[in-house]
Amino acid sequence: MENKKLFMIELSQRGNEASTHHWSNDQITDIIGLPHKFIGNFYEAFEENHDMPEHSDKLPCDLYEIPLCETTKIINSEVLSNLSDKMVELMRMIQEIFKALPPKKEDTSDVHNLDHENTCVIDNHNEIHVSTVRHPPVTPSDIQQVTIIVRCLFTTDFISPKISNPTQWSVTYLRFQHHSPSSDTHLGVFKCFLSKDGIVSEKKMIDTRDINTSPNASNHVITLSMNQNSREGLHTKKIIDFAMATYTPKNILITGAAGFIASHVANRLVRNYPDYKIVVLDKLDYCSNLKNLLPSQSSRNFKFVKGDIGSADLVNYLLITESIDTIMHFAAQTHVDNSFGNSFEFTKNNIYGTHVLLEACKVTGQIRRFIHVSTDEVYGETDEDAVVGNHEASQLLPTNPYSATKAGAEMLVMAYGRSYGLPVITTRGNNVYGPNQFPEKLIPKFILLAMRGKVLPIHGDGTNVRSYLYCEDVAEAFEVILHKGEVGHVYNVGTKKERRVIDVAKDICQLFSMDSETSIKFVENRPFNDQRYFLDDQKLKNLGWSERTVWEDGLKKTIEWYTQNPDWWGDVSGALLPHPRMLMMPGGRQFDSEEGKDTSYISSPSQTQMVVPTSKSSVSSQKPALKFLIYGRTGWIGGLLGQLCDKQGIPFEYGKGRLEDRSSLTADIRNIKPTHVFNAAGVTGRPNVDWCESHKTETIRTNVAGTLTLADVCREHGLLMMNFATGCIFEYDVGHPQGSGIGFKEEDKPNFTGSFYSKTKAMVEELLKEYNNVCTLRIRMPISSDLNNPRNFITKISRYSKVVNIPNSMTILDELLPISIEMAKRNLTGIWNFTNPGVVSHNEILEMYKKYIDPKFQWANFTLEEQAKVIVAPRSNNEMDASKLKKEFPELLPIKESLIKYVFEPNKRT
Ligand SMILES: O=c1ccn([C@@H]2O[C@H](COP(=O)(O)OP(=O)(O)O[C@H]3O[C@H](CO)[C@@H](O)[C@H](O)[C@H]3O)[C@@H](O)[C@H]2O)c(=O)[nH]1
Repeated sequence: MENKKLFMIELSQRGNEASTHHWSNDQITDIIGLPHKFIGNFYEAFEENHDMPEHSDKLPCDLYEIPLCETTKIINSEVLSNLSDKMVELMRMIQEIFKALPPKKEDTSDVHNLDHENTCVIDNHNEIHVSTVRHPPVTPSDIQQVTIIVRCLFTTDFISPKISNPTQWSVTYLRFQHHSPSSDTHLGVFKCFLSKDGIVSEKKMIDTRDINTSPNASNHVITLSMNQNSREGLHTKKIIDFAMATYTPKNILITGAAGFIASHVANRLVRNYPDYKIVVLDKLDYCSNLKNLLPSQSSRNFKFVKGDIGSADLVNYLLITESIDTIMHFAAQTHVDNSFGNSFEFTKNNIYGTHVLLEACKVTGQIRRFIHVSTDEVYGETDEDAVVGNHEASQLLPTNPYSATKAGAEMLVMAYGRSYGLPVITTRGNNVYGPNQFPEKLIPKFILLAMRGKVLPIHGDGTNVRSYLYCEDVAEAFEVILHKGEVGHVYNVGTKKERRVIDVAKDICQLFSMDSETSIKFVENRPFNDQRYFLDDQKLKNLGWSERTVWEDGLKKTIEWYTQNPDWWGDVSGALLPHPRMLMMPGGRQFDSEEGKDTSYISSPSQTQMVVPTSKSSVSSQKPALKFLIYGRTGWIGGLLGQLCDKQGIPFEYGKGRLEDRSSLTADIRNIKPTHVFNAAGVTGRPNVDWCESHKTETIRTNVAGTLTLADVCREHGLLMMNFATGCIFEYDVGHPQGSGIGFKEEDKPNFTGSFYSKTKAMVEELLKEYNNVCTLRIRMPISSDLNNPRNFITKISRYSKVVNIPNSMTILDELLPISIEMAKRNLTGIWNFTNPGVVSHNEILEMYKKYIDPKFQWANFTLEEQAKVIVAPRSNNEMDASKLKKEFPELLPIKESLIKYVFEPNKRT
């Protein structure tokens, strides 16, 4: 029990008698959950207010249908003596706030129930006495704090209490009434439903936005009342009127702060506001760098936490332990080029990550500002001839996967503002440049390329227009929005000064004394490239912000910084490619002059050579997003892959080169310009792997030297290689006994080297681990619906005169090959057990064969020892753990179900 046996208000169904009941220690039930529980004597502060039901039509109708409970008090000095320091501190804080409320105003006649003194006393026993607060004169900006106080008193204390005896607990509603001189406006209802297991299942925060935007925002009071169902019937009790105070951030959580923009914001706030605690959360993704936060590192008001916004536990923990009252949410996948590849990463980070943060705000109920950082890209492209910029109320029409996820995140933010009254502000910014930016973005990329004397690759014809703001100006904009931004509002952070990409390139060439004619190359455009973003920037200017840094100065400062810090980002060769991919960063190939002639470049800027249009009007001629290069045309899997691509409309070509001939592979890549390479080539031996025992050098040449060469060439070209490998590198052992259900995992060390084939496959797999551009798919005993194919495991065993009978993991190609394509689209890398979950034995398969295909079919079994006499090399038998694949593709069928669905049902003979 120790520190956990504390809580605040009892809700019981025992009627008025409960009001005088003092709980004993035994009755203080064990509460596990958030650390802060509040004890207070609210009952004595209650005031009967029978006028309230007249507003009942504004309340949800179910309010009156569910039995409500009595509210009472808990004052128990024994319990109080067990209060944690934090609790006492909280109570003192509340007392301070009450004391600080402004004095009674002379003319209060038009405001209800405001004749009580403003008191909140903690007595010698640490008991709290709260009296109704009389209404003070207030200003609109004062309102927020009271909301928080209310949450402090009521909602946070209702979060997840786990109560050991839940049967006494029921449902209650805490209702907020917003009084203004002219009207009573219903603000929000806390519906606290204590379920059987004692968990609060639902609650609703006040919609502070409504208060803020109210035309008569002065002289407002928030009334917290509670609907009660006592023996006398339903009535509403007013608990307290709250007055309002000004919002000042105290403990700010900045997400993504090791990234570019947020690092400037964090460093600025740490420097300018020593009284604010700045907690930064960053997962240190490829484009962030702790060095970006060096200026803050030794400051007392700064704290860095490495972690992912997608982790609800971490976020909840941080909000609570750091008493966060403000969130500035910058963390996101931001690079448009990447989003044309693995857009699921964008959905995961930008939408799901934001959702986790919002939910944490809802649950902890303590956030007074949630500043959500979005982008001008959510508006979609602006017409070239538009003279009026996108206003904050403009429609959102994102055009690329990145901006679509940002728009999606915005919708969630808006919804949490509306549904739960989370005080949200959204910003939509133009392009930003300056020190600390990862060089995948135009300006730092071109600076680094220029520093290395390389060509500057321009997407399309370079007429795309962007508006660039210097990072310090943007940091200042966030400082202004933090302090002056209005809750519920959106702010464009923009400049009217626009620049074509080609002009940016020319300016950089000029500052590096480079000849732009020879230093600029035109390359294929993005699948879609917004022509222009044009913002109406007036609203933020009205808050007093304006751009300070002119382009010429900003660019010079930026070049100076990159020149002085050439190695800030380490090996960024992958990012300097014309169209970088996330998987190539950091690291990747060197972009040298030889590769500068890469086929993705277009040698002259003539419009006719542009593959991709630069405006809305010519969408139809866009470059396909995918193109596969497949090795293994004559093989079974290579052939099936080609058929699948045809079916799915994915452009592909088979490689002409031989795996062990590097230059032929490079030529293939130059000619075909693939987005992904599939390796389904290799020798498996004819009629079976025994062939490899007598053809060892041929096996090494293709399976080892060839596969490694292809991986290396792909890496050099920034390409993902989907490599079909084998799971026949394991055999059952003591840690993974047959029938145990314990399968070999991706990270397990191969333990089967019985055949030369398997031995070399295990070696290659080990070496391929060094290549971060390779996705290894461990196939086992492949099966397809084509029962005539001699490579098909079913065909094989149905033709053998005798078969062993051992359960094994297997791969149903009809189900899994489409998954391999999806994995390529998702740019997945690393090792994957590429089998259906579970095992199936030879006999089980042959039973199915008999049932579905040939009722007369018969077979004979023999033992492994007997089998050994008719084969040259031993075979591997094992169970693979397919849970990693199943997690990525939850619809993946267990082996037996997959066999029936994909193989036997379609071949069923009636
Ligand atoms: O090697 C390159 C890289 C980029 N570009 C072009 O340069 C322009 C700017 O590209 P980039 O620097 O990648 O920025 P945007 O795609 O405009 O997106 C940036 O600016 C947005 C605000 O407009 C933010 O939301 C994004 O997160 C941020 O990446 C685009 O037309 C690109 O096609 C090239 O021509 N060559």
